[in-house]
Amino acid sequence: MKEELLEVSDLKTHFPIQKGILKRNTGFVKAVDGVSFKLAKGETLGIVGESGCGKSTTGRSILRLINPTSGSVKYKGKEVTSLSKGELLKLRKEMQIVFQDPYASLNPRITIASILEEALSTHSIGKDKKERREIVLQLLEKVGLNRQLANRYPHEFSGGQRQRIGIARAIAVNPTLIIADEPVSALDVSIQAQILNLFQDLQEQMGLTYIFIAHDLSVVKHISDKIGVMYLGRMVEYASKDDLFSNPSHPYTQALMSAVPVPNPLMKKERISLKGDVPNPAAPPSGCTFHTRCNACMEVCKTIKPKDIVISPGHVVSCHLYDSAYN
Ligand SMILES: Nc1ncnc2c1ncn2[C@@H]1O[C@H](COP(=O)(O)OP(=O)(O)OP(=O)(O)O)[C@@H](O)[C@H]1O
Repeated sequence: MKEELLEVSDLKTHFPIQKGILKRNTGFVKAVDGVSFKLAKGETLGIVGESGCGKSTTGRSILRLINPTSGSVKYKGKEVTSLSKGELLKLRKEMQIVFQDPYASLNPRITIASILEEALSTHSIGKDKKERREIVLQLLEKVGLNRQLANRYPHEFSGGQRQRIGIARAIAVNPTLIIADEPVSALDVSIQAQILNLFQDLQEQMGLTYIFIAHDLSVVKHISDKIGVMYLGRMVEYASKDDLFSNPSHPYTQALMSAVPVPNPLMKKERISLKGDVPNPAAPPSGCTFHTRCNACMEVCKTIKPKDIVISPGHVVSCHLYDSAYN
Protein backbone atom coordinates (compact mmCIF):
# COMPACT_ATOMS: atom_id res chain seq x y z
CA MET A 1 0.00 0.00 0.00
CA LYS A 2 1.21 3.51 -0.82
CA GLU A 3 2.31 5.80 2.00
CA GLU A 4 -0.18 8.62 2.54
CA LEU A 5 1.48 12.01 2.28
CA LEU A 6 -1.24 14.63 2.37
CA GLU A 7 -4.76 14.72 3.78
CA VAL A 8 -6.85 17.83 3.26
CA SER A 9 -10.18 17.94 5.10
CA ASP A 10 -12.94 20.50 4.70
CA LEU A 11 -10.46 23.25 3.83
CA LYS A 12 -11.98 26.73 3.70
CA THR A 13 -10.32 30.00 2.80
CA HIS A 14 -12.61 33.02 2.89
CA PHE A 15 -11.31 36.51 2.12
CA PRO A 16 -13.02 39.48 3.79
CA ILE A 17 -14.56 42.02 1.40
CA GLN A 18 -13.71 45.46 2.74
CA LYS A 19 -15.39 48.58 1.44
CA GLY A 20 -15.04 52.35 1.96
CA ILE A 21 -12.34 54.43 3.64
CA LEU A 22 -13.02 52.70 6.94
CA LYS A 23 -12.55 49.33 5.24
CA ARG A 24 -15.79 48.00 6.69
CA ASN A 25 -16.19 44.26 6.29
CA THR A 26 -19.19 43.68 4.04
CA GLY A 27 -18.94 39.93 3.54
CA PHE A 28 -16.56 37.23 2.34
CA VAL A 29 -15.27 35.80 -0.92
CA LYS A 30 -15.54 32.07 -0.33
CA ALA A 31 -12.55 31.25 -2.55
CA VAL A 32 -12.17 27.75 -1.07
CA ASP A 33 -15.27 26.42 0.61
CA GLY A 34 -14.85 22.87 1.86
CA VAL A 35 -12.20 21.00 -0.14
CA SER A 36 -11.18 17.47 0.94
CA PHE A 37 -8.84 14.90 -0.63
CA LYS A 38 -6.03 12.47 0.14
CA LEU A 39 -2.78 12.08 -1.75
CA ALA A 40 -0.22 9.27 -1.49
CA LYS A 41 3.53 9.71 -1.92
CA GLY A 42 4.56 9.69 -5.58
CA GLU A 43 1.03 10.40 -6.85
CA THR A 44 -0.22 13.35 -8.88
CA LEU A 45 -3.50 15.08 -8.20
CA GLY A 46 -4.72 17.29 -11.04
CA ILE A 47 -7.01 20.16 -10.01
CA VAL A 48 -9.03 21.64 -12.86
CA GLY A 49 -11.70 24.29 -13.19
CA GLU A 50 -12.41 27.68 -14.73
CA SER A 51 -10.70 30.88 -13.70
CA GLY A 52 -11.66 32.05 -10.21
CA CYS A 53 -12.94 28.69 -8.95
CA GLY A 54 -10.33 28.62 -6.17
CA LYS A 55 -7.57 26.38 -7.54
CA SER A 56 -4.65 28.68 -6.68
CA THR A 57 -6.09 29.56 -3.28
CA THR A 58 -6.39 25.84 -2.51
CA GLY A 59 -2.72 25.30 -3.42
CA ARG A 60 -1.52 28.33 -1.49
CA SER A 61 -3.61 27.46 1.55
CA ILE A 62 -2.07 23.96 1.66
CA LEU A 63 1.42 25.52 1.66
CA ARG A 64 0.24 28.19 4.09
CA LEU A 65 1.31 30.97 1.76
CA ILE A 66 -2.24 32.03 2.70
CA ASN A 67 -3.64 31.11 6.10
CA PRO A 68 -6.83 29.07 5.62
CA THR A 69 -9.97 30.09 7.51
CA SER A 70 -10.73 26.57 8.75
CA GLY A 71 -10.25 22.90 8.01
CA SER A 72 -7.25 20.65 8.25
CA VAL A 73 -4.12 20.01 6.16
CA LYS A 74 -2.14 17.01 7.37
CA TYR A 75 1.30 16.46 5.84
CA LYS A 76 2.92 13.17 6.92
CA GLY A 77 0.33 13.14 9.70
CA LYS A 78 1.33 16.58 11.01
CA GLU A 79 -1.21 19.42 11.11
CA VAL A 80 0.15 22.18 8.87
CA THR A 81 -2.43 24.81 9.84
CA SER A 82 -1.12 25.04 13.41
CA LEU A 83 2.66 25.05 12.73
CA SER A 84 4.83 27.84 14.13
CA LYS A 85 6.90 30.04 11.76
CA GLY A 86 10.06 28.01 12.45
CA GLU A 87 8.32 24.69 11.84
CA LEU A 88 6.79 26.12 8.68
CA LEU A 89 10.21 27.13 7.31
CA LYS A 90 11.43 23.55 7.81
CA LEU A 91 8.35 22.24 6.05
CA ARG A 92 8.83 24.63 3.09
CA LYS A 93 11.92 22.61 2.21
CA GLU A 94 9.63 19.65 1.62
CA MET A 95 6.75 21.51 -0.05
CA GLN A 96 7.56 23.74 -3.00
CA ILE A 97 5.55 25.70 -5.56
CA VAL A 98 6.06 26.30 -9.27
CA PHE A 99 4.24 29.39 -10.56
CA GLN A 100 2.46 30.02 -13.85
CA ASP A 101 4.67 32.95 -14.75
CA PRO A 102 8.21 32.16 -13.64
CA TYR A 103 9.42 35.50 -14.95
CA ALA A 104 7.35 37.36 -12.39
CA SER A 105 8.82 35.21 -9.63
CA LEU A 106 12.48 35.33 -10.79
CA ASN A 107 14.48 38.35 -9.64
CA PRO A 108 15.44 40.07 -12.96
CA ARG A 109 18.56 41.67 -11.46
CA ILE A 110 20.45 38.51 -10.54
CA THR A 111 21.77 35.63 -12.62
CA ILE A 112 19.98 32.31 -12.59
CA ALA A 113 22.96 30.78 -10.75
CA SER A 114 22.45 33.34 -7.96
CA ILE A 115 18.68 32.67 -7.92
CA LEU A 116 19.29 28.95 -7.43
CA GLU A 117 22.13 29.50 -4.94
CA GLU A 118 19.80 31.69 -2.89
CA ALA A 119 17.25 28.85 -2.71
CA LEU A 120 20.01 26.47 -1.55
CA SER A 121 21.45 28.77 1.12
CA THR A 122 17.97 29.60 2.54
CA HIS A 123 17.74 25.94 3.48
CA SER A 124 21.46 25.50 4.33
CA ILE A 125 22.15 23.15 1.42
CA GLY A 126 25.81 22.89 0.32
CA LYS A 127 28.70 23.53 2.72
CA ASP A 128 30.16 26.53 0.86
CA LYS A 129 29.75 28.69 -2.26
CA LYS A 130 31.85 26.31 -4.38
CA GLU A 131 29.72 23.30 -3.48
CA ARG A 132 26.52 25.28 -4.03
CA ARG A 133 27.74 26.34 -7.49
CA GLU A 134 28.35 22.71 -8.42
CA ILE A 135 24.82 21.77 -7.21
CA VAL A 136 23.41 24.64 -9.32
CA LEU A 137 25.18 23.38 -12.44
CA GLN A 138 23.84 19.87 -11.86
CA LEU A 139 20.35 21.29 -11.33
CA LEU A 140 20.49 23.12 -14.66
CA GLU A 141 21.39 19.90 -16.43
CA LYS A 142 18.65 18.04 -14.59
CA VAL A 143 16.03 20.42 -16.03
CA GLY A 144 17.51 20.30 -19.53
CA LEU A 145 19.47 23.57 -19.53
CA ASN A 146 23.12 23.90 -20.50
CA ARG A 147 25.38 24.62 -17.51
CA GLN A 148 27.05 27.37 -19.54
CA LEU A 149 23.86 29.42 -19.17
CA ALA A 150 24.34 29.76 -15.41
CA ASN A 151 25.56 33.37 -15.53
CA ARG A 152 22.73 34.66 -17.68
CA TYR A 153 19.80 36.76 -16.44
CA PRO A 154 16.12 35.67 -16.53
CA HIS A 155 15.24 37.99 -19.47
CA GLU A 156 17.76 36.17 -21.65
CA PHE A 157 15.62 33.01 -21.59
CA SER A 158 12.49 31.95 -23.47
CA GLY A 159 9.22 31.21 -21.62
CA GLY A 160 9.85 27.46 -21.64
CA GLN A 161 13.43 27.89 -20.41
CA ARG A 162 12.25 30.23 -17.65
CA GLN A 163 9.78 27.60 -16.53
CA ARG A 164 12.68 25.11 -16.42
CA ILE A 165 14.49 27.56 -14.11
CA GLY A 166 11.35 27.81 -11.94
CA ILE A 167 11.29 24.01 -11.74
CA ALA A 168 15.04 23.91 -10.94
CA ARG A 169 14.44 26.32 -8.08
CA ALA A 170 11.62 24.13 -6.73
CA ILE A 171 13.64 20.90 -6.88
CA ALA A 172 16.84 22.56 -5.58
CA VAL A 173 15.85 21.81 -1.98
CA ASN A 174 14.97 18.19 -2.76
CA PRO A 175 11.26 18.50 -1.90
CA THR A 176 8.70 15.74 -1.52
CA LEU A 177 5.62 17.68 -2.70
CA ILE A 178 5.44 20.23 -5.50
CA ILE A 179 2.36 22.32 -6.16
CA ALA A 180 2.51 23.37 -9.79
CA ASP A 181 0.10 26.28 -10.30
CA GLU A 182 -0.80 26.44 -14.00
CA PRO A 183 2.87 25.83 -14.93
CA VAL A 184 2.22 25.45 -18.66
CA SER A 185 -0.73 27.82 -19.25
CA ALA A 186 1.46 30.64 -20.56
CA LEU A 187 3.44 28.42 -22.95
CA ASP A 188 2.96 27.39 -26.60
CA VAL A 189 1.40 23.94 -27.00
CA SER A 190 4.64 22.33 -28.29
CA ILE A 191 6.59 23.71 -25.31
CA GLN A 192 3.80 22.64 -22.93
CA ALA A 193 4.42 19.01 -23.87
CA GLN A 194 8.17 19.34 -23.19
CA ILE A 195 7.57 20.86 -19.75
CA LEU A 196 4.97 18.20 -18.89
CA ASN A 197 7.50 15.53 -19.88
CA LEU A 198 10.11 17.18 -17.67
CA PHE A 199 7.67 17.09 -14.71
CA GLN A 200 7.10 13.38 -15.36
CA ASP A 201 10.82 12.56 -15.69
CA LEU A 202 11.61 14.38 -12.44
CA GLN A 203 8.78 12.58 -10.69
CA GLU A 204 10.27 9.23 -11.72
CA GLN A 205 13.82 10.21 -10.76
CA MET A 206 13.00 11.90 -7.45
CA GLY A 207 9.78 10.17 -6.34
CA LEU A 208 7.99 13.53 -6.28
CA THR A 209 4.34 14.03 -5.38
CA TYR A 210 2.48 16.68 -7.39
CA ILE A 211 -0.60 18.81 -7.13
CA PHE A 212 -0.97 19.99 -10.67
CA ILE A 213 -3.32 22.93 -11.24
CA ALA A 214 -4.69 23.67 -14.72
CA HIS A 215 -7.62 25.27 -16.50
CA ASP A 216 -8.46 22.34 -18.68
CA LEU A 217 -8.54 18.59 -18.50
CA SER A 218 -6.31 17.95 -21.51
CA VAL A 219 -3.30 19.37 -19.63
CA VAL A 220 -3.73 17.18 -16.53
CA LYS A 221 -4.94 14.10 -18.43
CA HIS A 222 -1.55 12.45 -18.93
CA ILE A 223 0.18 13.49 -15.75
CA SER A 224 -2.50 12.83 -13.10
CA ASP A 225 -3.37 9.75 -11.06
CA LYS A 226 -6.37 11.48 -9.50
CA ILE A 227 -8.35 14.49 -10.64
CA GLY A 228 -10.42 16.98 -8.66
CA VAL A 229 -12.82 19.18 -10.61
CA MET A 230 -13.34 22.49 -8.82
CA TYR A 231 -16.28 24.80 -9.15
CA LEU A 232 -16.90 27.85 -6.98
CA GLY A 233 -14.61 26.84 -4.15
CA ARG A 234 -15.63 23.18 -3.98
CA MET A 235 -14.57 19.93 -5.58
CA VAL A 236 -17.70 18.90 -7.43
CA GLU A 237 -16.12 15.64 -8.61
CA TYR A 238 -13.08 13.76 -7.39
CA ALA A 239 -11.90 10.44 -8.82
CA SER A 240 -8.99 8.49 -10.21
CA LYS A 241 -8.12 9.71 -13.70
CA ASP A 242 -9.39 6.48 -15.25
CA ASP A 243 -12.74 6.68 -13.43
CA LEU A 244 -13.16 10.34 -14.28
CA PHE A 245 -12.49 9.86 -17.96
CA SER A 246 -14.51 6.65 -18.30
CA ASN A 247 -17.43 7.88 -16.21
CA PRO A 248 -17.52 11.68 -15.90
CA SER A 249 -20.54 12.15 -13.68
CA HIS A 250 -21.03 15.77 -12.65
CA PRO A 251 -22.60 17.87 -15.41
CA TYR A 252 -19.72 20.35 -15.03
CA THR A 253 -17.09 17.61 -15.56
CA GLN A 254 -19.05 16.43 -18.60
CA ALA A 255 -18.96 19.96 -20.02
CA LEU A 256 -15.19 20.29 -19.40
CA MET A 257 -14.67 16.82 -20.89
CA SER A 258 -16.57 17.75 -24.05
CA ALA A 259 -13.96 20.46 -24.68
CA VAL A 260 -11.02 18.01 -24.62
CA PRO A 261 -9.90 17.45 -28.23
CA VAL A 262 -9.94 13.85 -29.48
CA PRO A 263 -6.99 12.67 -31.62
CA ASN A 264 -9.22 10.74 -34.06
CA PRO A 265 -10.80 13.19 -36.57
CA LEU A 266 -13.50 10.62 -37.45
CA MET A 267 -14.77 10.66 -33.89
CA LYS A 268 -17.05 13.63 -33.48
CA LYS A 269 -17.75 14.92 -30.01
CA GLU A 270 -20.65 17.13 -29.10
CA ARG A 271 -19.51 20.18 -27.17
CA ILE A 272 -21.61 20.84 -24.08
CA SER A 273 -21.89 24.56 -23.55
CA LEU A 274 -22.47 25.99 -20.12
CA LYS A 275 -24.98 28.76 -19.58
CA GLY A 276 -23.83 32.15 -18.29
CA ASP A 277 -20.71 33.04 -16.33
CA VAL A 278 -19.26 31.43 -13.24
CA PRO A 279 -21.28 32.83 -10.30
CA ASN A 280 -19.54 35.29 -8.03
CA PRO A 281 -17.81 33.54 -5.09
CA ALA A 282 -18.60 36.65 -3.00
CA ALA A 283 -22.34 35.97 -3.48
CA PRO A 284 -22.80 32.33 -4.47
CA PRO A 285 -26.27 30.92 -5.21
CA SER A 286 -28.08 29.60 -2.14
CA GLY A 287 -28.64 26.03 -3.31
CA CYS A 288 -26.44 24.04 -5.63
CA THR A 289 -23.67 26.38 -6.71
CA PHE A 290 -23.87 24.96 -10.21
CA HIS A 291 -27.61 25.01 -10.96
CA THR A 292 -27.63 28.31 -12.86
CA ARG A 293 -25.31 26.90 -15.54
CA CYS A 294 -26.42 23.29 -15.69
CA ASN A 295 -28.66 21.74 -18.32
CA ALA A 296 -29.51 18.72 -16.18
CA CYS A 297 -30.05 19.95 -12.63
CA MET A 298 -33.43 19.67 -11.03
CA GLU A 299 -35.51 22.38 -9.37
CA VAL A 300 -34.32 21.14 -5.98
CA CYS A 301 -30.81 22.40 -6.79
CA LYS A 302 -31.94 25.98 -6.39
CA THR A 303 -32.53 25.61 -2.68
CA ILE A 304 -30.52 22.71 -1.28
CA LYS A 305 -26.72 22.32 -1.27
CA PRO A 306 -25.78 18.91 -2.69
CA LYS A 307 -23.98 16.38 -0.51
CA ASP A 308 -20.82 14.53 -1.53
CA ILE A 309 -22.04 11.19 -2.90
CA VAL A 310 -19.66 8.24 -3.30
CA ILE A 311 -20.74 6.65 -6.58
CA SER A 312 -17.97 4.02 -6.58
CA PRO A 313 -14.90 3.51 -4.36
CA GLY A 314 -12.82 6.68 -4.53
CA HIS A 315 -15.23 8.43 -6.93
CA VAL A 316 -17.11 11.28 -5.24
CA VAL A 317 -19.66 13.56 -6.90
CA SER A 318 -21.39 16.54 -5.38
CA CYS A 319 -24.66 16.70 -7.30
CA HIS A 320 -28.34 15.95 -6.64
CA LEU A 321 -28.49 13.75 -9.69
CA TYR A 322 -26.69 11.04 -7.67
CA ASP A 323 -28.46 11.54 -4.33
CA SER A 324 -31.12 8.88 -3.83
CA ALA A 325 -33.03 11.31 -1.57
CA TYR A 326 -33.94 13.41 -4.62
CA ASN A 327 -34.38 10.78 -7.31
N1 LIG B 1 -6.17 37.82 -1.62
C1 LIG B 1 -7.43 37.79 -2.06
N2 LIG B 1 -8.35 38.65 -1.57
C2 LIG B 1 -9.63 38.62 -2.00
N3 LIG B 1 -10.11 37.75 -2.93
C3 LIG B 1 -9.22 36.87 -3.46
C4 LIG B 1 -7.85 36.85 -3.06
N4 LIG B 1 -7.22 35.86 -3.76
C5 LIG B 1 -8.16 35.30 -4.55
N5 LIG B 1 -9.35 35.92 -4.38
C6 LIG B 1 -10.62 35.58 -5.04
O1 LIG B 1 -10.88 34.21 -4.75
C7 LIG B 1 -11.48 33.57 -5.88
C8 LIG B 1 -10.64 32.36 -6.26
O2 LIG B 1 -9.38 32.81 -6.76
P1 LIG B 1 -8.22 31.81 -7.24
O3 LIG B 1 -7.08 32.65 -7.74
O4 LIG B 1 -7.95 30.84 -6.18
O5 LIG B 1 -8.92 31.07 -8.46
P2 LIG B 1 -8.28 30.20 -9.63
O6 LIG B 1 -9.22 29.10 -9.89
O7 LIG B 1 -6.88 29.85 -9.28
O8 LIG B 1 -8.30 31.21 -10.83
P3 LIG B 1 -7.17 31.53 -11.94
O9 LIG B 1 -7.11 30.30 -12.78
O10 LIG B 1 -7.70 32.71 -12.66
O11 LIG B 1 -5.90 31.79 -11.19
C9 LIG B 1 -11.58 34.63 -6.96
O12 LIG B 1 -12.88 35.17 -6.94
C10 LIG B 1 -10.54 35.65 -6.56
O13 LIG B 1 -10.89 36.94 -7.03
